[in-house]
Amino acid sequence: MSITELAAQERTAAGHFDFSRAEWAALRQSTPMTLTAEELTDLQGLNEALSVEEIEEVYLPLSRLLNLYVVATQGLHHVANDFLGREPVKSPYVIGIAGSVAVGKSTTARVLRALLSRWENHLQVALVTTDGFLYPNAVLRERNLMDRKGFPESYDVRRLIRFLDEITSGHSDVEVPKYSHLVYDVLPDVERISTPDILIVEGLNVLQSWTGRTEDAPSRFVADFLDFTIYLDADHDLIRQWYVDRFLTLRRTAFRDPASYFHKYSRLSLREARKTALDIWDRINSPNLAHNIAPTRSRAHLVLQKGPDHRVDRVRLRKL
Ligand SMILES: Nc1ncnc2c1ncn2[C@@H]1O[C@H](COP(=O)(O)OP(=O)(O)O)[C@@H](O)[C@H]1O
Ligand SMILES: CC(C)(COP(=O)(O)O)[C@@H](O)C(=O)NCCC(=O)O
Repeated sequence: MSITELAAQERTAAGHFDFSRAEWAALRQSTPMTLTAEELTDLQGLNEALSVEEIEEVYLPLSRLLNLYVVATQGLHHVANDFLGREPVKSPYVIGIAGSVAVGKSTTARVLRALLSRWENHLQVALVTTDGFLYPNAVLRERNLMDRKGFPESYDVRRLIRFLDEITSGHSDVEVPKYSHLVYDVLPDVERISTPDILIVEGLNVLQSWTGRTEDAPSRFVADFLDFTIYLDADHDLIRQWYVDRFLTLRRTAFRDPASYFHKYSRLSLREARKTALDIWDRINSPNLAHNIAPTRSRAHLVLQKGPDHRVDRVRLRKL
């Protein structure tokens, strides 16, 4: 056995495959995909900092793997229904994306939605973010939780589980609450969706089993409804930097809107704005990452490990 083979065997021994970026990117080669240059540019439009190389080397192989899993799972449902002699009920393949605030969950979710819906089987992909299931600010204030937004106890987990139960049972017009980062609160209006082929659920808490409040404890966990889970990981100092960078961008853009909850921050000097962002990070998002989010990483089927500039440099895939 060659040294490379031995090293590869050792890396897979712990119940998962561990790929370098080059190894992961090579998985795409065996099954080439046809995306036009125009489609690639379109995808890049989702986030101008996202490189075409990143889409090709990381997200295309991932969408290929997910597409195979979706098709195989649909096949399993089909044979199970045949066995039971039941009419098939449409049920989505549910993908969960977890990770810290500012690690890139929304961007990854949007890229995957775009890629998965481009496969030749024309899958219909819906995207739901768990921030809509946060308690409204009025409730958070009453419970003294305004500085705990994103912590387990700040979410109405029962409502999230009810939503997942309905959508995976094939109900139509299922209510999805919406969160606005502009007003920093849950909106009074809801969106309604009907069973898609794939549902992507993105949020800090999708791999958590603890609600933080005994009285809110549901009898099922969010993870019970997820077919495949992805954890986005990076060095915590890098994530803090991405949080601050996003805050500084928002200070020049969205915070300028007088309707923005953070409008007052648009008038801060660069130095003051940086200080404010670091303060929010240190008081709220960093402890939440350390205590409630990072410990859920080992539950994920796939971990994307990012380095500087959001470049994925390692991929860990759990063996089936
Ligand atoms: N793959 C990527 N390449 C470049 N920039 C990215 C990438 N993913 C996220 N970002 C940037 O990082 C910041 C956080 O990303 P976002 O998707 O909003 O994170 P989250 O949903 O986890 O809070 C944003 O400024 C976003 O533009
Ligand atoms: C709404 C959130 C809990 C969830 O963030 P997401 O990762 O879904 O963008 C987070 O953006 C947040 O508001 N955290 C509280 C501290 C802060 O204002 O950053």
